[in-house]
Amino acid sequence: MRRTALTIAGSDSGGGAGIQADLKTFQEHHVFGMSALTAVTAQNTRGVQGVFPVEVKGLEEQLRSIGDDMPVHAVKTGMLFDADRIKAVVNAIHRYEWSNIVVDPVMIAKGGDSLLSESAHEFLMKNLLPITDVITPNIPEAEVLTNMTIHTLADRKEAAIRLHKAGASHVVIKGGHDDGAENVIDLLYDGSAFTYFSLPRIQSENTHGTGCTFAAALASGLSHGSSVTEAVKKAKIFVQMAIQHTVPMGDGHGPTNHGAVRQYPEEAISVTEEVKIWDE
Ligand SMILES: Nc1ncnc2c1ncn2[C@@H]1O[C@H](COP(=O)(O)OP(=O)(O)OP(=O)(O)O)[C@@H](O)[C@H]1O
Ligand SMILES: Cc1ncc(CO)c(N)n1
Repeated sequence: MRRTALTIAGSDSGGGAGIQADLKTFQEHHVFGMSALTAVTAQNTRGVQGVFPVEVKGLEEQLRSIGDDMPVHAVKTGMLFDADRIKAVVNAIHRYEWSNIVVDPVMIAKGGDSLLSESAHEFLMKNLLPITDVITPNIPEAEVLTNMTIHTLADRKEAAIRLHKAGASHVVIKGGHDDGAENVIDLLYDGSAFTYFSLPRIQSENTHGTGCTFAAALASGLSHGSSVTEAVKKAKIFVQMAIQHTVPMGDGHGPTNHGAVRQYPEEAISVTEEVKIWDE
């Protein structure tokens, strides 16, 4: 059967992040993509000009339409907007017994605009985390969710332990915000071992939507039946290639190139050889 994945996220009119990034990424992984919108954003490379939530009933109906009729092999959540919409998502996951749940706890867009109300943080921790297979916060998101500051890799390990204790089976704390570091290291914790995935940092302004792209690539891997470790590795390579071959556009943070692995297959092989992975 054709593998499928569902993104539950916001729309980015600029096409670099949100459901647009997710669907492009699913397609590149030969996964049939479906979507349930939580909100519409008016957005471009300069920032977010407006946020228009989809009414809760509208989100519930989208989830019902999909769940009643179509197979879902993986779910990726992005911008969830508030606690009411998270509740609709949690109910659907329970109702349809969906598995391979990847939660990208999107809070703030690159330009600083809020994509999740503050009052929803606790609800997410209490209700969504316990049914999450992989949560993929960036460093600021991990700080908010764990109520700690993160400077070092040891801090990141502590944050990962806290998020695992709160219920997520696997935690990936991404290193994109670890500015200045020569390599970008993503840290995976499965409750017993820490695995590090490292690739050289690419100096680029065009990193809009890297987090969405990473989580959607990871969900695609799980949809195909890969282990979490294998799916994280492939997602890291996919994003590296997407940033490397970004198509500059707009005045601000431009989008990445979701087709880069397909367009430059030989380079993808050498990036695969370049990834440094170690356990602790
Ligand atoms: N400059 C970079 N060079 C190489 N890899 C990067 C770079 N920036 C981010 N990444 C990779 O991209 C993925 C997303 O990381 P990041 O920490 O930027 O997420 P994010 O902040 O959630 O992204 P966004 O909010 O822009 O969608 C990770 O796998 C990270 O390793
Ligand atoms: C809709 C949407 N989701 C997620 C992000 C985070 O990159 C964004 N900028 N916009």
